[in-house]
Amino acid sequence: MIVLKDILYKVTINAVVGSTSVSINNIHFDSRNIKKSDLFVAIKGNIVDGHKFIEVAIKNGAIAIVCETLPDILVDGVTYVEVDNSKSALAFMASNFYDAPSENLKLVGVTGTNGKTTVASLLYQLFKKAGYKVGLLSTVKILIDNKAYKATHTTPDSLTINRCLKEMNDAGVEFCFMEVSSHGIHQNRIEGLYFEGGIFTNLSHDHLDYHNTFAEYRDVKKVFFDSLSSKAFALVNTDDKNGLVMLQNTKAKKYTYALKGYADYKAQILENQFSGLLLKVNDSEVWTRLIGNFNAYNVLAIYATAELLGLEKVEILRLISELESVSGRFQYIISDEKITAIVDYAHTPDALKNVLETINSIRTKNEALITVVGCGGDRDKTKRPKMGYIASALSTKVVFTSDNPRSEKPEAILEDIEKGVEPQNFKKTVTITDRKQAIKTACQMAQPNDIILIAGKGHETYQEIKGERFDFDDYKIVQEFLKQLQK
Ligand SMILES: CC(=O)N[C@H]1[C@@H](OP(=O)(O)OP(=O)(O)OC[C@H]2O[C@@H](n3ccc(=O)[nH]c3=O)[C@H](O)[C@@H]2O)O[C@H](CO)[C@@H](O)[C@@H]1O[C@H](C)C(=O)N[C@@H](C)C(=O)N[C@H](CCC(=O)O)C(=O)O
Ligand SMILES: Nc1ncnc2c1ncn2[C@@H]1O[C@H](COP(=O)(O)OP(=O)(O)OP(=O)(O)O)[C@@H](O)[C@H]1O
Ligand SMILES: N[C@H](CCC[C@H](N)C(=O)O)C(=O)O
Ligand SMILES: [Mg+2]
Repeated sequence: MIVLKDILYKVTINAVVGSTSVSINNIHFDSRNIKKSDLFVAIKGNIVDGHKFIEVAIKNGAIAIVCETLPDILVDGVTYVEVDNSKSALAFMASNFYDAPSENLKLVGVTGTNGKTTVASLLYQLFKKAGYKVGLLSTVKILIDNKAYKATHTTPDSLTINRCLKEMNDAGVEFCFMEVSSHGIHQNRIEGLYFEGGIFTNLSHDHLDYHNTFAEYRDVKKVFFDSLSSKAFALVNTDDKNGLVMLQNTKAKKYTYALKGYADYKAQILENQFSGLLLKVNDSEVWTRLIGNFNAYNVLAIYATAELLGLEKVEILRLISELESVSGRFQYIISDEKITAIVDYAHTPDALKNVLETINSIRTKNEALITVVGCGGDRDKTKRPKMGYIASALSTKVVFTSDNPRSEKPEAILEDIEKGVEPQNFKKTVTITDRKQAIKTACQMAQPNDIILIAGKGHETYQEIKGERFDFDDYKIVQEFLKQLQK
């Protein structure tokens, strides 16, 4: 139990009705989770207004309510706290409730359109290998040192973040790497956290359904850097034109990394093969099993971060050479017939382009590239023709198929994708709505030495159709079909 007034520290309060000396058992922002003596935070959501559930929350046992507008009828014995912004209040209260856990470890946030999971997960791996207890909050999973939890979001809600960080404190975790999504920043999920550093990977087209314009999307990302403290570091990729924009108003110590332009941390690709990359990082050579130009950026960001967090250069280089690829990120298998299948989470135009260009830079002319790709439903529709254009322009053959259609009609999503295909590429493409059939067809099309890319779902182990999640794992499915072909 904790007293209400003790968790209101840093919350901007407009009015209080009732006593702030009441004891609170737990905090929830969903009335369905409220139990006796809990605090309910009413949030104006994207779909419904949480203020509608204040009455239900009280029926379920809420002893206090934090809201932006006081209800007309106030219930005796319940304390009401009116705040400016419920989401922001929730974030501060969550941190107070769990004893400011971000201040008891070194928390580093990774933001950008692509590469967040890769960079955060590889930093987790590297620091584990260096002998530390480490935490990870990522799209793929949440790790409290060795203990794994399922992830539901890239950046969880502020209560979940602080609860996980508290568990990390209790487990003696020293470093935590977390993905910071634009939704996370915009919905105040990371407010009130103390970050030791922030990393910016890149910015390209995504989520324009949510953020309306690219400028708005960029400015939301920038808020993360604007909020860093003067003791923190801000590390940005300056080959991306928005890298320096992120640094414009930050108080943090500024560091840059780049492959092309001048920067504090520089890398050069010496060799780029299917077996990995040979890089020159500042003045030292390092070999990594990670594949593709874009991973040179990720490795460089990792190198710089590890150095900024105090690891020795020689040790960092040694550990980088031991890193293993992240689940569903350029994960590949080669069949006995020498067909290579790559499963990758490229679900944005830029990521798809990067992955296809990487494969094209490695394969020979005789090796065909067959791409299986789709786009998620209930997400940015303007991505669709762009991805259709890119897939068909950069592959030998393409099978368009469903990603997670969610509530949308799969055929309608596929029509949007097909609109981006240029006439000269029509004959390269075929559309098969059922993803399993699409993968099977790609396997049947493939000749020895060909490459199949299955893009968009990476590590995901489900497919969401009409609100229902079915078991689905691209990697397992392609592995199975390749095995069947051998028989
Ligand atoms: C669009 C979006 O981001 N929505 C998030 C948001 O939900 P919302 O605003 O829609 O909530 P709502 O349904 O309108 O409900 C409003 C409030 O009423 C409450 N409620 C509702 C019903 C009820 O009976 N009682 C009750 O109290 C809800 O708990 C909520 O507090 O706040 C919720 C709680 O934190 C999130 O779970 C939810 O994520 C949804 C599920 C989601 O799909 N989000 C995706 C888009 C997302 O966040 N993605 C990014 C990654 C993007 C990327 O970079 O690739 C991520 O960080 O994961
Ligand atoms: N630095 C990078 N630049 C561009 N593309 C990248 C980079 N790193 C990874 N990618 C591509 O983007 C895909 C997604 O990578 P990753 O999962 O690391 O990104 P993310 O930012 O975590 O994505 P999400 O927003 O879905 O969480 C990869 O599968 C790869 O195709
Ligand atoms: N974090 C991204 C992941 C997209 C992955 C793709 N498989 C899809 O379902 O659209 C999102 O929620 O938009
Ligand atoms: Mg991610």
